Amino acid sequence: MPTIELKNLTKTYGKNTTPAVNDVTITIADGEFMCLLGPSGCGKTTILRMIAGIEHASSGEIVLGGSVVDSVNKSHFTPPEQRQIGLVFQNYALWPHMTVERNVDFGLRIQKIPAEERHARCQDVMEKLRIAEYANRYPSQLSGGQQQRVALARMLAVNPGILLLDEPLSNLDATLRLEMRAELRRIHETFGTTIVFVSHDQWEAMTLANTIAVMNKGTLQQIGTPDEIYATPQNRFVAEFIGNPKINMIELSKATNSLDKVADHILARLPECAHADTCCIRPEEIVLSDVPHSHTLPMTIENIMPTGGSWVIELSYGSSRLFHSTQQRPYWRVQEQVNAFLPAQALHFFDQHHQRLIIDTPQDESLKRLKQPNQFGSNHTFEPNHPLTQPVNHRV
Ligand SMILES: Nc1ncnc2c1ncn2[C@@H]1O[C@H](COP(=O)(O)OP(=O)(O)OP(=O)(O)O)[C@@H](O)[C@H]1O
Repeated sequence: MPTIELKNLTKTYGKNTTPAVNDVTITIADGEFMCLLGPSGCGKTTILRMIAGIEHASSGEIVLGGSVVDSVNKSHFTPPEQRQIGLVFQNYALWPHMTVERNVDFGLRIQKIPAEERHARCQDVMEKLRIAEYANRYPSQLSGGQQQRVALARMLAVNPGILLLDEPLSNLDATLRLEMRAELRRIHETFGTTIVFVSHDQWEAMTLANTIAVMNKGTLQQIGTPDEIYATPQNRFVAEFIGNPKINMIELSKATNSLDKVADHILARLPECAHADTCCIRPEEIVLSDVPHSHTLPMTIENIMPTGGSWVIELSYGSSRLFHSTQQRPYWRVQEQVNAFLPAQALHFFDQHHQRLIIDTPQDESLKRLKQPNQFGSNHTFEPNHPLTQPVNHRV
């Protein structure tokens, strides 16, 4: 299977002044499942279309399996049909007048594969995608998920080295989406195809891909495993885009004489972060306790929102707001006072250009002394080997 190399890839449409894709360099390894993730209009589809050869790059280069397929400098452009790529769009457009088998067969006929081989390949791929029993049905006689599997089978039958998927699950309902995600993972394992998947849904990207490339306004923000992207966001955009509920963002630069008591607290506690512009903490990293401590903030519970197996708690301190999330049923009530602890090792810092700052904050040894009530209301002391007393692998 070919490696995909995008080198300083830029695309500006027509007379637009802002490029849709701006100087993007990504290498997608053989057999990788990569997700291009970002908000609407950030250039994800444009990248996919350039890899497929449906769009020409304005500058930069695309190399597939070591061969240049698009380069303005080298005046070279390989047409889509010679790139061995399967492309599945949101609206997967099956031929309505053809049976499932004829739809799956379609690409093989164009390639003039002999009938016997065609039939064997169709059977094989239809069985793997569990649609063989519908071989003689028409698309209108199938469910959305079954139609989507036919669209994928049609692509996989021609054995493409690369499968490009542009939000292929967005037309499906929640149950089918879940089913199809599992299906895609299975396809990836069974066929070993290099997959590039476009999504604006972080949950989908985190659960499916080996690697995520986060995009914003045509530029690549960060590339890494789902864990890396979540645990060490390289800039403020990535920190805020990934995570549900959203990361708590604390403006340190505006803290002086401000009403932001959380920012004041962090600056007083950790003077080494004075040059940081912003600081943030994931909701699940905040520790709540009944017992105050020199490093805790007295906060009021404003809201408790159940989210099905977990809870989001809105906390206030003056005009400052923080969101905490927990999988333990909270026993506090709205308007009750709690003590919030923000472990230093769970804080992320960014400079005025919104880039990650590495600040060597002292470990929160004192956390060991913090008493934390359990869900039954009795207190216990944090053990030194409790995950929250260990350094979190957040630093790059
Ligand atoms: N054919 C075109 N002509 C002019 N501008 C275009 C064209 N196609 C896309 N664009 C612009 O390029 C930018 C990137 O579009 P693109 O479709 O790649 O984004 P996207 O991240 O895939 O968005 P979405 O998630 O909404 O599909 C957008 O501002 C879009 O308006």
